[in-house]
Amino acid sequence: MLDVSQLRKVYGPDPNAPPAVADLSFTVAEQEFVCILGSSGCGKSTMLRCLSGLDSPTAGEVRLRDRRVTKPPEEMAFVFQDYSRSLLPWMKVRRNVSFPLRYKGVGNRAADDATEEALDAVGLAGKGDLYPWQLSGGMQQRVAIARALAYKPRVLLMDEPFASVDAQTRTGLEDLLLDVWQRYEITVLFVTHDIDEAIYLADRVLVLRAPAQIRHSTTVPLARPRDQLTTKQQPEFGQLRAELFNALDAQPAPA
Ligand SMILES: Nc1ncnc2c1ncn2[C@@H]1O[C@H](COP(=O)(O)OP(=O)(O)OP(=O)(O)O)[C@@H](O)[C@H]1O
Repeated sequence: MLDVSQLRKVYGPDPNAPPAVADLSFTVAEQEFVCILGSSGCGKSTMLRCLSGLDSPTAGEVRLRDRRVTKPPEEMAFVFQDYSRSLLPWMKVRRNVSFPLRYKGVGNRAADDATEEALDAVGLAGKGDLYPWQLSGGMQQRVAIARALAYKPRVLLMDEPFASVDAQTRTGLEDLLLDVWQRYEITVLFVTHDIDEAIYLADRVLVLRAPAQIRHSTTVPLARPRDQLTTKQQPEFGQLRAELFNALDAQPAPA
């Protein structure tokens, strides 16, 4: 459903400058959960911005359901790491979740229903009248996820969405995400620095090297539903951790 072909991104006016993304190709299937691992600065965020249509590639193309992506597609939503910058502090939680729906042209009644359903899905039913700053960091990130879900995307792009929350909140958000991914039947592309998180969530893990190119790809054979304790105790989990650690460790540090 998502086809990335020979994607290349060079920042600035000089096309011969070192690329942030170079000749990157991969595909993501309908309802697949793909995690992307890669060292800092290897071009993961640049890649996501090109995939989302927020930035344009220097060469190559991205196709979503066989249509070339040239601007943010309506069926795509994003969740970024820094919820404090993605939520609007002067809007109550309910408005924060619903305002993209108004832009999409969804009627008031349908937008209200979608907002309440999404808040409920992330365990924030009844919190709609609070402001983001009245919530904990993990709850704010759940508001950002609710906003993406209310939008009813076919594809969800996530850029280190749980990096700024504590470990316990993080595992809760991982399980929440797996639950809504299955319930809403969406396709997820999830960037993380955390090997265990990638294995726990994904159907497939891609390891990038700088400039963003696929260094390693592995399918995760672990059964679903996954469980934070038993899944991580399986021998296959440990084997995958070693395999991915080696794939990441073998990379030269970015210049
Ligand atoms: N707007 C920009 N203008 C110029 N160069 C940029 C810009 N954004 C990113 N870069 C450069 O592109 C390269 C890739 O950056 P990018 O943020 O995509 O990496 P990343 O893998 O997401 O990093 P991290 O894991 O640290 O968030 C880096 O060398 C970075 O300095």
